[in-house]
Amino acid sequence: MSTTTTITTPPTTSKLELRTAYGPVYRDVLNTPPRDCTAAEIPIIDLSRLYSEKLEDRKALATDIRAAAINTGFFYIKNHGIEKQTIADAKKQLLAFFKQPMEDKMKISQQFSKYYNGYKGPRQTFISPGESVDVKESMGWRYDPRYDPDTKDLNAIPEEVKPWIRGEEFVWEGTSQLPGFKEEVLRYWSSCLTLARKLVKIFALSLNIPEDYFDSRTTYPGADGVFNYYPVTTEEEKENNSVGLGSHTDLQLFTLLWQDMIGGLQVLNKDGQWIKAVPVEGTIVVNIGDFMMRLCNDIYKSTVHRVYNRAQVERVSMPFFFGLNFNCVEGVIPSCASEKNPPKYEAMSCGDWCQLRFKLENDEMKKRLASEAQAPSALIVAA
Ligand SMILES: O=C(O)CCC(=O)C(=O)O
Ligand SMILES: [Fe+2]
Repeated sequence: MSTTTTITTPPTTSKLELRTAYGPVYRDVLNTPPRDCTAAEIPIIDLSRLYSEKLEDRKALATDIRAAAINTGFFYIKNHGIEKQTIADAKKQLLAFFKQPMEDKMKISQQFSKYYNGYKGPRQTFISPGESVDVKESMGWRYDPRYDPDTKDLNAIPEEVKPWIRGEEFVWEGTSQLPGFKEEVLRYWSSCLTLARKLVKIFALSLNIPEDYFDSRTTYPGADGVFNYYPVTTEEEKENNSVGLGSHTDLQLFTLLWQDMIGGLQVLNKDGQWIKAVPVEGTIVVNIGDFMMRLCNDIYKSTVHRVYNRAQVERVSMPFFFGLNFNCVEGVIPSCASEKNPPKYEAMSCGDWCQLRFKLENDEMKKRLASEAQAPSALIVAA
């Protein structure tokens, strides 16, 4: 009689380098191909309870959100309250914008912006140092109290907030050729803002702090709208394993990410396995950002994600990044620290935090473009 022993070798891993404001950090990633997520990894959470009068309903929702935020840091929300039509109109405007000739898109080029508003062309960003440049195009607009749906007396904006207001009008001026653009895009943005202000209360409950803890901290919040356009990947880009958007974490408290039904979003789970956040009709993806992770002393995860469009068609997404008032200096929330788990982070303003990384990404891209520009002449010298 013979016996056979099966030797199973554990899957190998690679190091993934991530760019952070404090220098590079590394994550171990399994060299196994991405697979679809399970319902336990990225759950679908019903937000109807967000609108309930009963505190216990809102607390039950907070419990579900806490579990998801601790586990993968990603979840889908359904019954979120943003009208289908509002989303459809925004998507229509997104396509109208990106389908314009390049010279029209360049009217709102980010190079005209003081604060990272406007259009960035394909292969003009480079979010992940170990991956390709980002193939996507994007256009973004930032918080402007004039468009905030919560009634505001513009004359009452506190002096310390003013330098942190990041909205710039050239984005709307340079898109005025597109009928309904400003109105429909801002309708979508304001719906996201209203939803985010409700959701942040549930996050407060989930952290065992008063439900209104973030209210005064989100009166002039980080509220960045972005449209992403991922063209069909060319054969050459496929061979080079080009990413639509490289591996990164988001910066603020959380992101409301509407994605179309094409697929391509991948999330790095706890085990270092890439999982696909498969599109679910009628839902919005929510993911935790770095600033939330800081406030929570790492209890909640700001999870690494990236996008590969390998479909035969274009893909689009509309993230909305929500954070505290940019002037708001905030350290670890006391309920998230203890003697056993002392605060890991210094207090810092959400604005400084974002600024540091935006600048870093921009500088790295400039360096890369400069070295690419030098390469041919270097070759000639060598010849
Ligand atoms: O397009 C997506 O699904 C993700 C976009 C994203 O992660 C981002 O813009 O930060
Ligand atoms: Fe992201």
